[in-house]
Amino acid sequence: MPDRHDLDVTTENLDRRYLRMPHSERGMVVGLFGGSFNPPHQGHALVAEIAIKRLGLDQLWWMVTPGNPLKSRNQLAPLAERIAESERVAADPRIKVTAFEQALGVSYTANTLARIKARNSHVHFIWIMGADSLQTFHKWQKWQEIARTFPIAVVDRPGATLSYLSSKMTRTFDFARVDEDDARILWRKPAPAWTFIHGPRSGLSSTAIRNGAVPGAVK
Ligand SMILES: Nc1ncnc2c1ncn2[C@@H]1O[C@H](COP(=O)(O)OP(=O)(O)OP(=O)(O)O)[C@@H](O)[C@H]1O
Ligand SMILES: O=C(O)c1ccc[n+]([C@@H]2O[C@H](COP(=O)([O-])O)[C@@H](O)[C@H]2O)c1
Repeated sequence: MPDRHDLDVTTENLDRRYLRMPHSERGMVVGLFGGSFNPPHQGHALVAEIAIKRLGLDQLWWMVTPGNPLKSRNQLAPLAERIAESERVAADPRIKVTAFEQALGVSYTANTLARIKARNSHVHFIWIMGADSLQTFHKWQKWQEIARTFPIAVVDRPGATLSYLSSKMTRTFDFARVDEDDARILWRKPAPAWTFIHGPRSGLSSTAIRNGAVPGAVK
């Protein structure tokens, strides 16, 4: 069932292959990294690389959203542009840049995840997000259902390092925390299960790039 948030997004100039859900093989461990990527930057690439390495991912789906349901679309670049820039930033062949949420007509993550699970019953998925997203995760539609269905990996971000102490999600699912030393076996843990991964960090943000505050960044 489509949800109402994606109706006005144009797919003009968007290669059709980005509208299909990526292919994965039975038994694979696949990270799901959703974002506005408006624009994508090296901070996103760093999160993807950390996730691939620390979680032992076979693939990472870099899911360019038609539009975050909680964000205004005033400054949102066209999907085709965010996809093309994502391809430039995401160099690792295990990363699959996709916009299949647009084709499915969904933008709430709970809906996206239900569709992914229904089509890939023999694949192990992990939801990946930066530590700032953890702070507002409890505002997402059906957030508890998401946490009870998918393991979650949170990657540290400057300014949000302590989010795991204070967020509603981590307080609710305190009992389900997995030590980051065991991140590689997170996929085996029945949800709820989440881990917080520390490592190299990037202070980049799309907002700073859009505001022209990052020297050398195109925008
Ligand atoms: N520098 C970063 N370090 C860690 N995680 C990040 C970083 N930048 C973005 N993320 C994470 O990547 C995902 C997509 O983020 P998004 O596309 O909104 O980028 P952003 O830089 O936060 O954008 P904006 O400034 O427009 O809010 C989110 O889970 C976010 O937490
Ligand atoms: O489902 C929701 O209610 C929801 C609310 C806010 C954000 N999300 C998802 O979170 C991901 C990160 O969004 P963003 O804009 O912070 O890059 C992206 O996949 C969004 O669709 C999802």
